[in-house]
Amino acid sequence: MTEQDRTPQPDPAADPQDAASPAADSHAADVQDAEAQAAGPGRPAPRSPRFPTDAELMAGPNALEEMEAEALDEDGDGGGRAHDVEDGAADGADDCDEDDAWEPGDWDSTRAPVIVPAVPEGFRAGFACLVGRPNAGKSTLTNAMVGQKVAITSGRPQTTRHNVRGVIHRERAQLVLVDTPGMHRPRTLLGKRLNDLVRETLTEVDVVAFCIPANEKIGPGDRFIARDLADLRRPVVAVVTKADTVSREDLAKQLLAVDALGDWADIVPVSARRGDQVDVLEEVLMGHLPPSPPLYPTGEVTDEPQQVMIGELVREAALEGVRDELPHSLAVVVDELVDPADKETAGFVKGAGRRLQVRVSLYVERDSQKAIVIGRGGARLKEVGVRARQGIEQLLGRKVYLDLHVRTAKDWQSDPKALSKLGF
Ligand SMILES: Nc1nc2c(ncn2[C@@H]2O[C@H](COP(=O)(O)OP(=O)(O)OP(=O)(O)O)[C@@H](O)[C@H]2O)c(=O)[nH]1
Repeated sequence: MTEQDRTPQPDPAADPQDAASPAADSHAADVQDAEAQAAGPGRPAPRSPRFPTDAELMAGPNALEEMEAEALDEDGDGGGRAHDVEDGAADGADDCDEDDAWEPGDWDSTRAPVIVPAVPEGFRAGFACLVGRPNAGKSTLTNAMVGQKVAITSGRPQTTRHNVRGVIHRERAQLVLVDTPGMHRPRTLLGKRLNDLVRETLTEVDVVAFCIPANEKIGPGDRFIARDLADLRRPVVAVVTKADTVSREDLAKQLLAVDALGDWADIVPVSARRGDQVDVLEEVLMGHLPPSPPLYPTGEVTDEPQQVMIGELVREAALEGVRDELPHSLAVVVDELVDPADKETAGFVKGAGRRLQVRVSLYVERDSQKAIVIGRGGARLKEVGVRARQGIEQLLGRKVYLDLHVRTAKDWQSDPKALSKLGF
């Protein structure tokens, strides 16, 4: 809503006396006389004074506030001026003194400034969420569309554990992509919470992009999600991801299979890795957005807090090369960021020069997993640290000292208390 929408503006085309201006009001008694004369025989008598309705009060500047208290009681009726004047305008407006008649511009001094946002007409903005089973390529596609890394990715399923927003800014539209955790049959409380998060997100966006990999047969996991989407009253675009991994014939077969899976607004094959058709998908999704001014400031590509992104970069580095259950058991918490350049902490920080000191805890579910993450003589953890540090330095644009600790939080994926401590 613009200021203009909120501020009632006088309509220069309308009869000035239609408005309850203070100037007009001071002549209510004259107008009433005029009404009595103009009514004549056989014509309905003028309406008796009454308090103005809400609609009438809202039709001009705050009429009651502007009225002088004594003017209100001048003829003992305690109100009803707005309507008296209105009737007068219909039948005998000329009886008002010329000097006091409303003139366009009379309200200039009380009018709020009109702020017209610099948004082209027809601008569209809104939210699209990417859903699909784990490992379908949602985060990679989000990054490719935004043109910058906003979500971590890995070859391990269920890498994404919270909604990650990436913003695409175009001249005539702004698309906010919401990368969601992979939907799956949950085996833990964490899995259930992640599914619930996706379901809730589905109801809050303007359009849904359902990601199905080109190189995997449509299975129960996809059908499970398709069923959920069928009940959604929102356009759903089916996206066949990883198109670069299959031949043209196999891609055509997958497109047909996806078509048979549900009722889609569109079906778009893409390869995030090669950048194929990413612009087409962007256009299709933007076509489903409502007219709206931009929702995010120009240039902002994500609203992920820096601390969260740092933790995610450490988790991404730690996921590399680990197998079996370990990726699911891994959680990362950024405990502390200490800046030696900050006067408040400068005295307490030892070593590491002027580098930003980042302290991070990696949680696993069992002590045996701790040994795997640390590796022989700490070799693996060192590798994780080097890889994560590079990403963090790139993100922050400054040198970083990264301090990693591995801890055990027994069966945290199924423990409500541990889950909330870890931010789920
Ligand atoms: N060849 C190819 N591989 C891709 C493409 N998109 C994603 N991948 C790979 O597929 C794997 C899973 O990708 P992600 O983007 O992490 O998948 P996701 O759907 O976000 O996974 P979850 O976080 O488990 O929900 C990674 O190894 C990616 O490199 C693509 O267009 N082509």
